[in-house]
Amino acid sequence: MPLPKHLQKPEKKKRVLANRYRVEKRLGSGNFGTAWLVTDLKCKDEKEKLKVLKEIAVGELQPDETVDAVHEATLLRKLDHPGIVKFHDSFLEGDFFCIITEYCEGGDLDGKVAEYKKKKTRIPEAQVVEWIIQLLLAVQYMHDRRVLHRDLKSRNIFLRNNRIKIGDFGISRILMGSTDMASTFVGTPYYMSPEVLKHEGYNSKSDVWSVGCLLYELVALQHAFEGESLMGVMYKIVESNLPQWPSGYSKELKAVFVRILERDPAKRPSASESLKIPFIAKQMMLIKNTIMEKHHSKEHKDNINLESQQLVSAMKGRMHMDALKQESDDSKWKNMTPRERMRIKKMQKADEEAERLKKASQQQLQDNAQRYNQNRQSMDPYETRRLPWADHRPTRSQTQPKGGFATIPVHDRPYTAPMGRYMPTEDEDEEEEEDEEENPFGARYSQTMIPSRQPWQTGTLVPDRTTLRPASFDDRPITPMKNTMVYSREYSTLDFKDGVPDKPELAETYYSQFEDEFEPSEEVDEEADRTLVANSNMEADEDEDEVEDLMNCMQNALDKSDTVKMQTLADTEAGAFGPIARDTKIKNLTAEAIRKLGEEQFERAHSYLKQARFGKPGENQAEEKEIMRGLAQIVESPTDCFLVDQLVFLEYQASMTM
Ligand SMILES: Nc1ncnc2c1ncn2[C@@H]1O[C@H](COP(=O)(O)OP(=O)(O)OP(=O)(O)O)[C@@H](O)[C@H]1O
Repeated sequence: MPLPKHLQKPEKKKRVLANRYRVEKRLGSGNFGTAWLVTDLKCKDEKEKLKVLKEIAVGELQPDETVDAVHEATLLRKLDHPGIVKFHDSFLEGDFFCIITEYCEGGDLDGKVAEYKKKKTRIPEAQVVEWIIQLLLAVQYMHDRRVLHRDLKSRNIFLRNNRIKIGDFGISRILMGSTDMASTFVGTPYYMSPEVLKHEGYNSKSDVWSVGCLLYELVALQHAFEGESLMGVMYKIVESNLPQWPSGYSKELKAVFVRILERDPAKRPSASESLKIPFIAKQMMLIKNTIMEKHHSKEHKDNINLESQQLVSAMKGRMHMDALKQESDDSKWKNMTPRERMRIKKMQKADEEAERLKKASQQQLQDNAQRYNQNRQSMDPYETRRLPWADHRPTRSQTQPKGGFATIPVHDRPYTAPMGRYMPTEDEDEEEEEDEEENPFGARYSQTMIPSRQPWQTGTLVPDRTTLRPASFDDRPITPMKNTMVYSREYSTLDFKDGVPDKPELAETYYSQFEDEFEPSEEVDEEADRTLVANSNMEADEDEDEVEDLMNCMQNALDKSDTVKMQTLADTEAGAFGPIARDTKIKNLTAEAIRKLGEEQFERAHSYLKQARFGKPGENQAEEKEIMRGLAQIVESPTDCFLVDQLVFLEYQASMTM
């Protein structure tokens, strides 16, 4: 049982940044700061409300560097691709540079790989191929815009609706500054290309190398290059053979992997060229076609659903209006929307008109009957007695409709008569014909008065013959009444109720007659507009737009005949690992290593590795083993010193720059 309100712990007030982003929970911390899940209070679209806020301590950031970061962020906001985490906003809040990005509910690829590893199952090849294609498309997009990622790794690749999105684009770039650093060591070494490790500079092909490493990670559920230490990993990347391809994946996919992990960047394909590798291009075509088929069949289904929804809602609307009409007393009238009031008025107007028509035609019938009687009195009594239908009684009363009027043509003149009286069957017709033969007056009647059976007069519904009169009895033309409609068979009396069409679509036509008499007020117009906007918002499916974008990207990649030029100078100049990023990384690495090893062991490992590594570039494997043996003598678990190794390397790079 929940505690009474006064005993409940008061809810902690949530932090709101920039008057707009309410912090919901911490997602985790990385090299550049902390990521938070936030609610965008100003976002109207429910699906987009949740976003990610990255809080990066800027500490000693120089004023001109802050300007650079803001400028960089503005440029990054322009990157718009289904495969790239959308960059929404950036601002300074106290000592923090904050970045707002799209939220990917599927987490990162690192987590996905861990999930499969835990389940001891493989990621299906089709899924791997799909993700790699999406990844290459996104990389191609940014390379075309001369933007490098520089830190592609499974922790930076996110999943939203099971589709790949590259994240942290530019966060490293924002923090890079313009330092011309020979080495461009940014992140985890696992995805670093040989040219970067050999200090030959970072270019667009270095990002492609990282994609190759990611491909391997997806099939093998482990890094392509693993080692006991940073140097071990680096050595494998630069020197050793490619890792063993796991069984269960095609040799075509292996060929793609081998092609991408070409050590020489000049020979390595660009993202655009990778998408052209026949196996990838073929798969891309298949994926595109499948999406298109799904899309089309969904569209088809949606159309059918929409039609039935429209029908149902029209019927519901009709029922609702009927109910309102019946209960429209004063208080309810006040509570109705202007649109409802307008429709009620229209319905009442239409019903009044139907009632007027009914009365008018009844009056006319009475007049006709009167005139007929008067004429009959002046006729030969014998002939009158022989009138064929004078005493005819309907035998199929169940076929009589409830009411309504129809105008039927009699000698090209419309004649209004109550509908749905009984019509004799074929046998009865024959009987009547016999009578007619006996009686020439009856035959004359049949020729002059009874309209021949019209195509729409199927079944037994025809005007009551007893109410018709011989044209010769009264030559006054019967003028069609105003607003009287000549219905086709489709508009049968079965469709009418209380003089108003029962089918919503017929009712619409029926009411439309009175439309002119009811100019909708501005109030009503406004309401109609509001309804439209609300509907269009509901229908806007951002996800579908993304699928379509993705399809277009695939088509473009397939169509693209020119290969992307090698990006060298501009790319290398695009930025290096700047002081802010490096300092933050050093700080975070130190904290993480101390947490893992404890302060004492950390200090020992740090000074040992600094000593062992410094001044000894290009360690070979034997030396590496020696270092590890040395480490084993001073710490409990030498493999845990991997972070310290990274730290030492980073400090060394920093000292080189200075
Ligand atoms: N756009 C996002 N959508 C969903 N989760 C995210 C998003 N961005 C980051 N995260 C999650 O937040 C946590 C911290 O992410 P962050 O990018 O700050 O660090 P990292 O990726 O773990 O490390 P690094 O700094 O090396 O990139 C991670 O668990 C990550 O999966």
